[in-house]
Amino acid sequence: MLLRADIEVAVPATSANLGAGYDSFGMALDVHDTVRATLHPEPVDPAHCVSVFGEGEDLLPSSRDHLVHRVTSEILAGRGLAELADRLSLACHNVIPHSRGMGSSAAAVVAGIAIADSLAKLSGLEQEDPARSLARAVGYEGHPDNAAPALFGGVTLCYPDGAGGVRSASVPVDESVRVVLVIPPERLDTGVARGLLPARVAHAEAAANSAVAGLFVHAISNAPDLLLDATVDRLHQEFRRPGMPEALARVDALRAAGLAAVVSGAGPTVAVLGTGEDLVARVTAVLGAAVPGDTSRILGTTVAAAGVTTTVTNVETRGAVIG
Ligand SMILES: Nc1ncnc2c1ncn2[C@@H]1O[C@H](COP(=O)(O)OP(=O)(O)O)[C@@H](O)[C@H]1O
Ligand SMILES: N[C@@H](CCOP(=O)(O)O)C(=O)O
Repeated sequence: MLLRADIEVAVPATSANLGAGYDSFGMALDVHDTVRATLHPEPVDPAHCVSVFGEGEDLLPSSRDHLVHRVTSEILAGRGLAELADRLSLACHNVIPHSRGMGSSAAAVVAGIAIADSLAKLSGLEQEDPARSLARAVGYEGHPDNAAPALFGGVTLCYPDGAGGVRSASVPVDESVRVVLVIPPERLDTGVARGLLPARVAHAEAAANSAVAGLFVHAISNAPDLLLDATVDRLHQEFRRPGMPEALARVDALRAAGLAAVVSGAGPTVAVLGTGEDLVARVTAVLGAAVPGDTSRILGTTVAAAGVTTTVTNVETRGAVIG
């Protein structure tokens, strides 16, 4: 019987859509939330089994209602290991801002999946395959374009499997590509931003969008100089302008200056894709001139090659320490 274990997971923030890849393209970023899960020998207090530090510490529940605990518990129960969830406490160190379009909810779901998978493996069950993990994540989070890069890292492209599910493929990334995030203080709930989208778009717009989406795969992999042309979206950003006019004003100003700026996920963070050591300085200069008094945080980062990582220590099984 598994008595004790410490499991640490680190999950990247993600930027979904990336311009023309609405609900399909996503990118893992070098900004990570970490969760330390401790399996105790005895049940823990279900009302106080989660500690949160950083983002959301005043708002998120400390009970088993916390998203990470809930996902872990439900998966464990489904795999016949509900008893482990009763003995699990979590310490969440959150860096990814919430409701800013950086995939915080997907990161929480993926953390829960990774913890459950690790506990199942320590209990002698098979580790789930990546496609199953993606299906689980999409079941909770709904957005494959955040879930896939959080699980697998890099740049991913999600597509329907023809049977109501989704598959993902990884896209190589040119090593010179950098990312600058412009993170405003205001939040926008993803559900609200989705509510602004129309039920239909014109065929010609959809056709142009597919052409640009195809170009994006080439640009991010081999030709970063084409990223400005390769990030023209026709499916979501403009429709969402009323919900985040300041974010779209930043996109407009940056694009007018030749920078490949897009709304990150459902916004209101703006992601700028480009190359060069001076990318942060260029973004700062454009926004300083175009949007005086802007209090957004400007963060330079890179594409995270890895998705969620898991480290297991202090495992004790029937009194024997095995790792
Ligand atoms: N690390 C976390 N732990 C628990 N819940 C989280 C965490 N991150 C996000 N959430 C939940 O997800 C909500 C944000 O989801 P959403 O509006 O989709 O924004 P995002 O674009 O950041 O994913 C938060 O208000 C919170 O309820
Ligand atoms: N494709 C989704 C992505 C939502 O990402 P989030 O990080 O804002 O939750 C959408 O654009 O609605």
